[in-house]
Amino acid sequence: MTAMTAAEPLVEAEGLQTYYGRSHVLHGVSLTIRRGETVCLLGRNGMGKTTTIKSVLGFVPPRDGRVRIKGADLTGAPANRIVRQGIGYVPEGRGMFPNLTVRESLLMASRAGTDGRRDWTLERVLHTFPRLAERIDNLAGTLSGGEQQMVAIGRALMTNPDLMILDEATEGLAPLIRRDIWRVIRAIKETGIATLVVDKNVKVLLDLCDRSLIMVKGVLVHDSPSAELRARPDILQQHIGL
Ligand SMILES: Nc1ncnc2c1ncn2[C@@H]1O[C@H](COP(=O)(O)OP(=O)(O)OP(=O)(O)O)[C@@H](O)[C@H]1O
Repeated sequence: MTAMTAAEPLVEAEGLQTYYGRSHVLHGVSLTIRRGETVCLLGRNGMGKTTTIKSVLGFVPPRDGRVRIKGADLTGAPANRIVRQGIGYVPEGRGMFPNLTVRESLLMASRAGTDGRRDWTLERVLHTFPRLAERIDNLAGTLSGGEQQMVAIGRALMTNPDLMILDEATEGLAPLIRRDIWRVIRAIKETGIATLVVDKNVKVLLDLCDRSLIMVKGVLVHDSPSAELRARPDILQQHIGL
């Protein structure tokens, strides 16, 4: 067994069946994310990537299946309880409070990690995102899209997570800002925080992530080390259209 496969599972989802009303969206999704691992979830629009994240976190509870976080069965638990097990969630659309300043947005998220760690302080987040230091007293609602994304990532880091989940963190951003976001995600990876990333920039993800999953119509059809998927343009073409 390699060191990677021996690492503690942070998230174990098994057989998730998720619906929006009568619409059946996830058809038995199972996935594991281990400590320190960087995993990307690929797939065309509307395949169920966001729903997978929301089901794991309890925002859209699965109708069937199990969710374990660090070995504890939290199936059906409210989202705030699941996220408090060491998960920093950066949702699609960023979820800003427009009337809070950057400082307030970051400080209100501050808490120790599940093991008591307080590695990520306001100072460290501002050091990571110098642009935010310049905007510290501005209202979040007045920031550019890229700056808001930085606040969203910074806020998640302030919770001292073991796992960051980033849903479309670079969507709609200018190339330079995008590059900055990728730089930070790489830096996060290097600190040993596990990451689950959903993004349209497949090439960047395949370089960045240890493992790649592909989702097609609510089913995970591929799960391999990213290096293996990089060598399979046929699979990328078939499922993602690259
Ligand atoms: N709140 C909702 N109510 C009803 N249907 C929904 C809802 N959210 C998503 N869906 C449907 O569920 C399916 C999966 O959507 P989901 O957002 O999980 O896909 P995705 O892979 O994340 O795609 P995208 O990249 O476009 O966000 C889609 O058919 C979508 O239309």
